[in-house]
Amino acid sequence: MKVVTPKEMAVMDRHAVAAGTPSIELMERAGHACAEVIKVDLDEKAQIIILCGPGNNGGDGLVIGRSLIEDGYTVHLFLTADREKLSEDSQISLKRLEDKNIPIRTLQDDADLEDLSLIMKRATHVVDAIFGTGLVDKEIPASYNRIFDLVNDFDREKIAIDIPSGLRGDIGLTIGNGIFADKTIVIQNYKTGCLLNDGPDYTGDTILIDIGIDENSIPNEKYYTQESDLKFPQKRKKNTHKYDYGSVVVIAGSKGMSGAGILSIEGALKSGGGLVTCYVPQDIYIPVVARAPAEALIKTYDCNITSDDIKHDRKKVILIGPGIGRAKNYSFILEHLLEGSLPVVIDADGIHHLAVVVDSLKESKTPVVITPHFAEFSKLIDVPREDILKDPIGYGQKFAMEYQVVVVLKGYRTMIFGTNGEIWFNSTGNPGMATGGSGDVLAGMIAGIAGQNVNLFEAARAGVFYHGKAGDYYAEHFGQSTLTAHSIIESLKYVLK
Ligand SMILES: NC(=O)C1=CN([C@@H]2O[C@H](COP(=O)(O)OP(=O)(O)OC[C@H]3O[C@@H](n4cnc5c(N)ncnc54)[C@H](O)[C@@H]3O)[C@@H](O)[C@H]2O)[C@@H](O)CC1
Ligand SMILES: [K+]
Repeated sequence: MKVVTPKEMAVMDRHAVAAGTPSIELMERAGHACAEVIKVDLDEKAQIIILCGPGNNGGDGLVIGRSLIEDGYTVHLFLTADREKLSEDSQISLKRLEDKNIPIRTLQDDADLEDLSLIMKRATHVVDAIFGTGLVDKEIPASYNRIFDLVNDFDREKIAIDIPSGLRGDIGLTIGNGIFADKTIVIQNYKTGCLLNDGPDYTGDTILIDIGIDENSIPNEKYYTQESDLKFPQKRKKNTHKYDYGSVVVIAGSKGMSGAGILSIEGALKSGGGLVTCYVPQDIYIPVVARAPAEALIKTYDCNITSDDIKHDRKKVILIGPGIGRAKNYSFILEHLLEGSLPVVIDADGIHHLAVVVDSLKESKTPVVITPHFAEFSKLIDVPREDILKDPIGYGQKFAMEYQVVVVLKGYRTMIFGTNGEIWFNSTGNPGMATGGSGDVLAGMIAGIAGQNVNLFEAARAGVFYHGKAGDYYAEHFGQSTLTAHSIIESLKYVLK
């Protein structure tokens, strides 16, 4: 399923209209489909306030109102703009309401706002159909901000249509303040703004509705990962042995951070890696051997280790970085590994050291994936974090294509950038997973999956998905507070089958 920017959504809308579906029909479909979702939670005592803005998002709200009223629900409809300012389709929707003698008020002055706030005291639901994907990046008038504040103070169900008002549909940042919805009914496709930055905090739970718009009228570029999209796990042959499933090398750990390698080893083993060898510095060899899973081999290395040293013994993929620290210079090792022919996963402090030799990525012939969070990515590409947040898709895509490296940009909805420009938004995971060691497990999983003859891009998509799904499994059963990196490892067996 594609993820779209508001501009792309507008292109898809126009194509649907050109292909023969009038835009008012699309509005009817959107409004009725939203009403069906809303009705699921309503009982006969429900009182629903619907706030309708000047554009087609407001028009959706008007259709929702008509649908709910026809079904006998108590609805209070408000326009936030003068009738003359409504879009063409909204004017039609308004007329359809008025033809049925359904009253609708306009919020014009303080007295109207006072009325709204009184009705809110007895209402059970507020529907936000003020602004949708047509919100433009300019200051929103103060009168709107007062409405947003009233809605945010409402302590019962707040439902946004398509995207919460005030939230930018492209980058998930607000213009001034915005409406914090409990639930957002997303029309046709996820907008990038639902998934980026503050988007998930404003949208709350999301429910996608289909109004029959074809997503093939825009280029194939951004997708939302579904489990059925993944090419992993693959069915295992019967005539097989452990070297068919991995032989992963993990270069990890340093004094004070010996646990990082262990978490990566476990991530690799629990995602099906057949054999894991962990190279650690001499000074942490004993504690790592004492705590590592019995299935893993632990070796020591020096700073001259190369991909060729590792390659004999049928190794298939190298992970470097978890817990290696910044004290020693790893850039030399990284250069060696990038000159070799084994795929390389670079994580955590490995990315810090990569910054020094970043151009070796361009010369490297071997597949590489890096797994930075935003701060690490900002240092690597030398662009302030705030600038990246305003255009994470652009920066991630540019780097992945220019340096021919798969980029896993970690966040609530991690993005995986392919070297061909493709972007996959992950659909699993929860804030409880923002915990120490979670990234070490993920890096281990990506390497573990890549070792099973899965290409690095696919391994990154699958690793991120199942890492998140394992975290979601734990959170569903035990909550987010006690979730640790080990909870992810332990939950993998329930979600990766
Ligand atoms: N064919 C279509 O285009 C469809 C559109 N749909 C709905 O229409 C929405 C998009 O409709 P529109 O493009 O009309 O846009 P919106 O309804 O999101 O907003 C546009 C209106 O808001 C005003 N506005 C924009 N930015 C502002 C700002 N910063 N401060 C104050 N006012 C501002 C504009 O002047 C305009 O009146 C979608 O989110 C969706 O809900 C659906 O009905 C399905 C079909
Ligand atoms: K809205």
